[in-house]
Amino acid sequence: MAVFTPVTEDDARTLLRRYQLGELVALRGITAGIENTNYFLDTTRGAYVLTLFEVLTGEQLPFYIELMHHLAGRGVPVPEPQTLLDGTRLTTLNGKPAAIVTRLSGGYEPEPGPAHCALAGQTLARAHLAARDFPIHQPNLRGLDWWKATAPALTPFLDTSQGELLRRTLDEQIAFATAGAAAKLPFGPAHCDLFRDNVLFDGTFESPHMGGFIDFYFAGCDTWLFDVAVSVNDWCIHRATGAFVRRRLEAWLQAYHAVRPFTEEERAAWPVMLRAAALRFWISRLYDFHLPRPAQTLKPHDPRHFERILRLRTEQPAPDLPRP
Ligand SMILES: Nc1ncnc2c1ncn2[C@@H]1O[C@H](COP(=O)(O)OP(=O)(O)OP(=O)(O)O)[C@@H](O)[C@H]1O
Ligand SMILES: N[C@@H](CCO)C(=O)O
Repeated sequence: MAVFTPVTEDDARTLLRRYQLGELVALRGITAGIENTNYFLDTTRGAYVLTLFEVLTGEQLPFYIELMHHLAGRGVPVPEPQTLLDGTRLTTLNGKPAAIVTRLSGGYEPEPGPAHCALAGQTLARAHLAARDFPIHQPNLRGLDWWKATAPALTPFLDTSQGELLRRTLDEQIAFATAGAAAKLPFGPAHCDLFRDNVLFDGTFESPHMGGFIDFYFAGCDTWLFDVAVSVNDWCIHRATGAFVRRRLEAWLQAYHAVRPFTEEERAAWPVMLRAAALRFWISRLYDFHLPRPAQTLKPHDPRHFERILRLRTEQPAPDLPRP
């Protein structure tokens, strides 16, 4: 369960004195998630989520918290970080950096249909555009530099074919990043982890409403196309095989394109970017599986899922991005 650092009701009462959020009503640990400690925190003023950051540092966190603040202020549905009496939006609790954000309504959809995909795509495009003037720059900390630094530690755990796939894909990404085409792609703050479990929906299955995006703690400045590729590699696939489900993929991409049209450069980069997005999660899952951090007691995600997706994105032609 994702409570690495316990918080008592007394801790929460003391914490709430630093905010104007009323009195504690209820505090409940959240079992989902593998990165942070999360609690549902109900007060006399509203419903919130308390997060204690287990890995991210005080230097890295303002990017995520202020990005959510920026997006919420522009009407993008994301948790809104709450401001302390001292005017900041980050504090510490039990030795960990901590923040309180609004609790969004709804739940995630494990088997999304085209309507869910369209809402997710449309909202991601709105988020990209809304973040264009966000003033803080922080790279995607799980980007190419991290892949390069992490790959050598993984090779002892890979067989020959896996090692070859990792090396070949990484070489392709390094060549792409240095060739200059990457610099022409639209770029800015990106979520970088917009899997289906990070989007909440209200309404019914047939007629869903967007609740909002959560879990911005892998966000960073990156190409918007990478963000799209990460998303569709999760939203628009048959889970068992990783193959795209056409109706979902078309709904997702068309809805994004209707808000923020894809460029010619993005069309050309799409196959490489789908592989980049698969590689990113293959590497992080291999890392968590074989080299878990000491306090991590959770079942890690299956790395073979993203190995399958990467092989498919390497062997099969990529579906086209929508045209104007
Ligand atoms: N602002 C929010 N509003 C509503 N529910 C939330 C909110 N933040 C988190 N949750 C709930 O808590 C769960 C865990 O949160 P989150 O995904 O941010 O955790 P994490 O440890 O960072 O996870 P991950 O493993 O996805 O990186 C979510 O699946 C969701 O149910
Ligand atoms: N979305 C990531 C987990 C980190 O949020 C994965 O499925 O590997």
